Amino acid sequence: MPENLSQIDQAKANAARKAVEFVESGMKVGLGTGSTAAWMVRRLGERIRDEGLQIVGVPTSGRTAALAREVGIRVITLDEAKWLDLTIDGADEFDAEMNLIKGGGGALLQEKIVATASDKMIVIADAAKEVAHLGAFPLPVEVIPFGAEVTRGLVEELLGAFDVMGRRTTIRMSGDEPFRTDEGNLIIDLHLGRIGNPRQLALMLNQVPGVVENGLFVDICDRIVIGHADGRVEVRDIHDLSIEVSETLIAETGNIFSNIGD
Ligand SMILES: O=C(CO)[C@H](O)[C@H](O)COP(=O)(O)O
Repeated sequence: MPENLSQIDQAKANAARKAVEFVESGMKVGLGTGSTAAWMVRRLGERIRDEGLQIVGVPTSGRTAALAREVGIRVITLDEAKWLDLTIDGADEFDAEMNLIKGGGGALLQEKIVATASDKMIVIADAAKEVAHLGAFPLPVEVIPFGAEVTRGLVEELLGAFDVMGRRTTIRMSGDEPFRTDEGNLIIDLHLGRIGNPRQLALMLNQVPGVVENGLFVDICDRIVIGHADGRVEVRDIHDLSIEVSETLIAETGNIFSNIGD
């Protein structure tokens, strides 16, 4: 690891290193996107080189695919893998119930598909990403380019019915051009400030025609590995949440897809 990293990069790298300890030979691994996920991909590369770890990886973006190949990970598509043992990915925000906002890097669609098609999702993050309520980070919503302004209007109308603090929306830009996802779609960022009910909002956003997916991950993450500025790394499991929360989660949804790959 380079020596003069900022505290935050050190925390991200430590979290990634710890999470990679949960990877075993023979696993099919979903590879997230972003700066924290890049540490994880590089660490997997080291284990392949130094320990002969044998895995295949399913990347969640073109950027991650390129890095994975560079460090020696055998890359396959999700359809070739069919189902994954584990996905490790970063997040923009997480709360005490392991709900997430993702998509700061614009890869939320592939990230949600890959994480949902995995037995387990481990999130790696620096401690600054933990929040009491999601929403300070703008919530990304991926929309198809056709009628994007109309879709945006419908999303704004929908927000009127929700317990959120702000309702401003912006189309994400890359220089002078709208940002394009790997799928050629656009991203609308929702500046909500505070999201009262992430589960409901996630479901309703996807009902708007033109919306492909939103960056709220609810009941998908199983474990969070948190890198702290003082060098500590904390591992939290969904099973360690209070009984009340665990029972609510299981009763309401569980992972309804979890048996597909069996
Ligand atoms: O969701 C993501 C990309 O779409 C990233 O995981 C998220 O933006 C966190 O990025 P970073 O690790 O660089 O802070």
